[in-house]
Amino acid sequence: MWRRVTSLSPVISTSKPTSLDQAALGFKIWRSSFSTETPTLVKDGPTSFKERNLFITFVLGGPGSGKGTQCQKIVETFGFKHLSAGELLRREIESNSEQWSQMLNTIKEGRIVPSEVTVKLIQQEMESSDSNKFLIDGFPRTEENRIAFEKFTGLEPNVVLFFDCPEEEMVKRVLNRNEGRVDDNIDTVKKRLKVFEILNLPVIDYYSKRGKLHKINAVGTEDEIFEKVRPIFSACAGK
Ligand SMILES: Nc1ncnc2c1ncn2[C@@H]1O[C@H](COP(=O)(O)OP(=O)(O)O)[C@@H](O)[C@H]1O
Ligand SMILES: O=c1ccn([C@@H]2O[C@H](COP(=O)(O)OP(=O)(O)O)[C@@H](O)[C@H]2O)c(=O)[nH]1
Ligand SMILES: [Mg+2]
Repeated sequence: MWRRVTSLSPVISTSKPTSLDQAALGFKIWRSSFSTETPTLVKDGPTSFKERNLFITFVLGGPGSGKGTQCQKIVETFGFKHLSAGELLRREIESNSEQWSQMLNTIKEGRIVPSEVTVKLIQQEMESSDSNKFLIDGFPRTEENRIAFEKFTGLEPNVVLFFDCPEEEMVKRVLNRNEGRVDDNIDTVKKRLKVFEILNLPVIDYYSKRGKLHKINAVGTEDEIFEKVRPIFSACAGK
């Protein structure tokens, strides 16, 4: 629906907008001005998530387990929109948003930012994207995150990936990451691993019990690991 309205916009934008065009620009009733079919009410603002028939994948795993790396391969191969919750938060911090100092300290301590902050950022990205397939990377990190996402978006994930990696391998990768992050140091990564174990594993357990979890051994080369990821989405693509 939303795409069809915008596909009409060249017609609207080339002629001097009449009151009917104004209404169409408001995306209230648009079809009656162009065809005899019954008018379709198009809601103001983005089509609701429910009507967009989205495909949601959560990508979970400890710090350095390879979530971002594998997300890039999934994007290149299957065309998802990649939303890294951590990247969205870092972008907010760089933009000096009013909560930035609070969030910066939370991240420096390896703790989890309040759910409504993260869910709002993810929701905004989904609303403004014309993709219907999302890889939500590094979220939800807690049961509270999970519940907040479902409450605010009305959505549940179709697939949950869990990259299972030994702690010593995760520490090694994070310390070699060289992205200049405030939380990629030995003290913070130890805290993040503790947070992962206490708060994120229950989320992984929740989705495992609901048959949505794909646990992938995250040791090996990036390509070897992706070859274990590929069949998951090839199967979905066929649907
Ligand atoms: N299979 C792998 N083997 C070795 N290093 C890896 C592998 N996958 C990712 N890395 C590297 O480890 C670091 C963490 O990977 P990343 O994808 O950022 O993990 P996460 O998003 O889970 O923290 C990056 O420097 C990345 O290049
Ligand atoms: O939903 C989220 C995702 C990330 N973070 C914070 O952002 C940091 C970095 O997250 P990211 O996923 O980028 O780290 P990675 O696992 O990729 O190293 C985490 O340690 C948390 O402090 C958060 O609070 N909520
Ligand atoms: Mg990451």
